[in-house]
Amino acid sequence: MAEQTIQIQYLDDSIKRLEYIGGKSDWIDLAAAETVTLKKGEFRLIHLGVAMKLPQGYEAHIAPRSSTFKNWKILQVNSVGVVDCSYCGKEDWWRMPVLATEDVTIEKGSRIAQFRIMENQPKLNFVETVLEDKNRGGFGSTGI
Ligand SMILES: O=c1ccn([C@H]2C[C@H](O)[C@@H](COP(=O)(O)OP(=O)(O)OP(=O)(O)O)O2)c(=O)[nH]1
Repeated sequence: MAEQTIQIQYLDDSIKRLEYIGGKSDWIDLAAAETVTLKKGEFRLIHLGVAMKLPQGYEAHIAPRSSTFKNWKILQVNSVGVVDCSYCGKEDWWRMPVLATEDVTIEKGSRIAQFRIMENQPKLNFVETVLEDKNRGGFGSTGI
């Protein structure tokens, strides 16, 4: 598969450098850039310590790691973070919006999220119409 290069800026020297690890999963882990203490029910935009210029025609998707809730009892409130390629300024730091479901301290360096880049979708043109195909049904219509 073709390789891509990403220009990346780290908050400071203490931030662990990102690493692409092929094989198991090609999603790249992201870590909290600060130690954060949250009360149950508290919201915070956790600094992830990186800003990037994505390759032209790509965006990035940020998701929690599978173990994030188990370890820290936090939920990523936007479910999936979408970083568009215009978010590339020197202060455009990546953040993870989280809600604490319990009192918790997340230590700096904790790998709480992961991301991958995705190619932008093609330009979409919307043509208004009245649909005539048979209903499929949804929301559990095929049974359990
Ligand atoms: O989990 C996320 C989601 C987004 N962003 C950054 C990158 C993205 O390009 C920017 C804006 O995100 P989005 O467009 O989804 O947010 P919005 O609520 O529509 O805000 P805006 O008016 O700034 O576009 O915020 C993050 O750092 N983390």
